[in-house]
Amino acid sequence: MSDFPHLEKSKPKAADHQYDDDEVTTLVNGTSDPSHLVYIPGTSNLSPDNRTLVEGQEGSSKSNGLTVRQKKHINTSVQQLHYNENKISLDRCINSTIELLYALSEENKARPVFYPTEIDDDNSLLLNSARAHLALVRQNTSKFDKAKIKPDEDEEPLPEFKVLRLNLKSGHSDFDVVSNLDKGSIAALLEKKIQQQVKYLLNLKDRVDDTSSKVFVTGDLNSGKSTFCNALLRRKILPEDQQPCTSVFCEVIDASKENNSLEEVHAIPIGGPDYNIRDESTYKIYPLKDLEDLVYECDRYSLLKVYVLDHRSFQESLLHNGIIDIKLIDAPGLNMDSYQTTQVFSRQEEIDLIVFVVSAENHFTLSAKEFIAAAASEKRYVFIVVNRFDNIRDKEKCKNRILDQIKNLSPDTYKNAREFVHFVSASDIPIGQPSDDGPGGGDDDDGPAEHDLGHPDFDILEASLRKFILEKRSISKLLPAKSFLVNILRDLQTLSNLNEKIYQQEKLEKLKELNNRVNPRYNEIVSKSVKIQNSINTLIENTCTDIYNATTQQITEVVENLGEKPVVVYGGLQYLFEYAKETHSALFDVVLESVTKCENNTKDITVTKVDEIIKFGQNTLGEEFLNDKTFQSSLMFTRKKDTLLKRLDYQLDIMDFVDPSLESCLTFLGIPEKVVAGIQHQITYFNPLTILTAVPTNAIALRDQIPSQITLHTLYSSGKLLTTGALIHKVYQFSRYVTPGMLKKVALPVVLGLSGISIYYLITDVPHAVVRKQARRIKSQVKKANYAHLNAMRIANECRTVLNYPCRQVMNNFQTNIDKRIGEKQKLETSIKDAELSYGYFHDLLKKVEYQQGLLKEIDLESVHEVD
Ligand SMILES: Nc1nc2c(ncn2[C@@H]2O[C@H](COP(=O)(O)OP(=O)(O)OP(=O)(O)O)[C@@H](O)[C@H]2O)c(=O)[nH]1
Repeated sequence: MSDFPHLEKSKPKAADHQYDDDEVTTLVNGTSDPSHLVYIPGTSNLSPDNRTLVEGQEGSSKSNGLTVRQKKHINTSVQQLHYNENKISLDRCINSTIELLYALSEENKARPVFYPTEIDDDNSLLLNSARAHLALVRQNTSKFDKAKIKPDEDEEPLPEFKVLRLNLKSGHSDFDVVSNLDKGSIAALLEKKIQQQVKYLLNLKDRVDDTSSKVFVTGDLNSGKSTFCNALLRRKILPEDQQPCTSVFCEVIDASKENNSLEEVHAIPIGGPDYNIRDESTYKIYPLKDLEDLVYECDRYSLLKVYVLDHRSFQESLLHNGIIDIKLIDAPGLNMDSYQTTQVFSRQEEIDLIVFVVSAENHFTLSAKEFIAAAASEKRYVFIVVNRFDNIRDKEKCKNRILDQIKNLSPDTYKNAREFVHFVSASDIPIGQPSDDGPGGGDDDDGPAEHDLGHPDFDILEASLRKFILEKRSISKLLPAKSFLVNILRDLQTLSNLNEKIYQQEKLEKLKELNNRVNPRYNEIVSKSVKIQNSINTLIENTCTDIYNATTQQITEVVENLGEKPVVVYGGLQYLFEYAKETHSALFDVVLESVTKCENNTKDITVTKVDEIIKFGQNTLGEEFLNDKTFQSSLMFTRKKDTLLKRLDYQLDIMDFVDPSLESCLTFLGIPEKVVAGIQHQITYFNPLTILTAVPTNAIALRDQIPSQITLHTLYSSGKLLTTGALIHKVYQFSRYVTPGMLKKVALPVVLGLSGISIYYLITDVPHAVVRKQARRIKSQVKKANYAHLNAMRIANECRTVLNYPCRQVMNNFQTNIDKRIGEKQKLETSIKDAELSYGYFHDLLKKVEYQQGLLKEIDLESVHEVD
């Protein structure tokens, strides 16, 4: 586009100044040398552009080898091309931006986007401000995160959000709601905002794509509105009459666009349903020729849709211009009846321009003045066409008078009179004839050009009209779209920049946290847990082993010593049976007591060990250790425990009462117990079996044993042996005095005496015999039943079972702690992954946004491209 000759940005101030200082002279001079005006976007002004369209020459003049008409065609084409290019670029940019917003929305759902909010250190809250990045961290992150970004004094302030601005303040007060909003809530607000912007962009797209535009032609009665419309169409479509004739609004539409190229009139009845071209019940169809009559039917029809074909080129045709579907509305002349309706009609949104036709002969009527003043106050664009100028003899005087009137009615229009006020003679424009069946009246592409050469005023008017509509659409439709895109892309750029930085930083911080804090803590607790588990297991096993050994030893000892003393008081022979039973039971009790004693010992030990185990947990986990259970040792060994003894059979027989033995015999004979015990030891020592087993099995063992055998004890025992030998020798000497006769005499009394003594001995020994016998039986049964081992096992097992509880408690605490660390670790790992993904996403988004910004920058809606 830069090849085009010039882009004239007008100088409105200079132009304004010109009119202000010497309005009349300038205008009069201006009309003698008509120049083109350039509409200045954004200012609603048009300024002189003497090098454009007609060069201030007659329409047939040539410049640079081009006729004015050729230049006009080229300029029109250039403008349309430019407009179309811009429109397509904007359309694409809107589509791309919508895609970016959809993607942002998805991202925001997956991982909440950081949105900057700023909270001042005090109470004042500044949202979306330049220091937003700092606030972002303060607001959206944890204390840990907050510490990581510090305000950088030298940093460029961030641009404020324009489109993606979130209203985070509460409606009725300055109460700080941001501090109450978490990341999720802000993300939800942002999501809502994104959706709103997508909707707005879709509307913008519709507006950019919308090509419909209406030019509303109104004016005084009989001022030549219909003639003017026909002149624009170069066809006699609308009826013209010296008498006021148009009483119904006529909308002239390009039939090729909307009515399958059928030229006809759709008359919309008053009070009928809304017009729908596809629903014939909403209108009545008439041929074009009937328009002559239909325009009078103001009682029947509210609007006549007049579909016509225009076969001229798009540079020539107004209806069929290649970009915008312009519709011409011919309104009834203004009078008391039609004024209100016309006012309402002219305010329709699609009406881009009002053309007010005033008769040069009559100037402005009261209704006209009122209408123009109202339009001016509403800042609607009004072209004033002073028609029937051919009838004016003193044209300058007429112009001055009319411009004077306009100056009072609408100063803005007066200031831009070159563009907005045109003095023409519509009836001078050569036109074809109305036709029912096709393009009868229209000239072909080159036709009108030849006839049209002598009407520069009308050419200027047409060019201004077309250009104004095109530029106005650029201003009203494309410019807002561009501005919006610029803003939203800048916001997206800000957001991407910010998020890219935040997530990159967050990833690094979290990685650091994972490696420096969380992972070591996790590894430490796992290794501690293993160590503690081993320690507790060892403690339990050692304790149980000790208990087993102690219990076995104690029960064995008790059983071994069983029967050494009477356990029940002997009440005499008459209670012998009861004595035997009670002894049996008492002996059992002795054994049981030893078991109970062992159990009690075990309870005490268990209490200590439970405390030790709990301390393992407390010492390692500290406050994190939860001990919600209290150990009660009284609950140990409460189950039915010792059924073993009861299973040992007990059958009393007569032999249980007789148990003669040397020891008891000696005791019976009155030898003190200590001596008996010594004798018993001697007997046991010289027991042949004992001696035999004591003899070393081989000579070497014997030799080795000799020194150790010769002890004081041996010497002492040898002495006693000699004493016993002497005793036997005495008995042998004594036996020499015993003769058979003597034996016969003493035999019977001796036998009787000995028997009596024996019986007496046996009877007195009964209580001891019972104890000894039963003790022996119980011992043998207990040994056979492995009683000590089984009880020791039972007690140790119960201790193990009990100690396993605190062990489990400690290990559960460790597991909870490990789980907590795992959770922390996983959360951090997920955050790192998310931060990585978010960083990638925003990095990518930033690139895409910047690419779109580049494209958008190339869309130039401000410049006017024309052939010089
Ligand atoms: N001399 C001359 N006569 C014109 C011109 N324009 C229109 N007329 C005549 O003025 C008369 C009225 O023209 P119309 O176009 O019907 O006027 P109108 O404003 O549409 O009339 P209503 O809509 O009925 O108010 C017709 O006889 C036209 O021939 C012009 O520029 N010069």
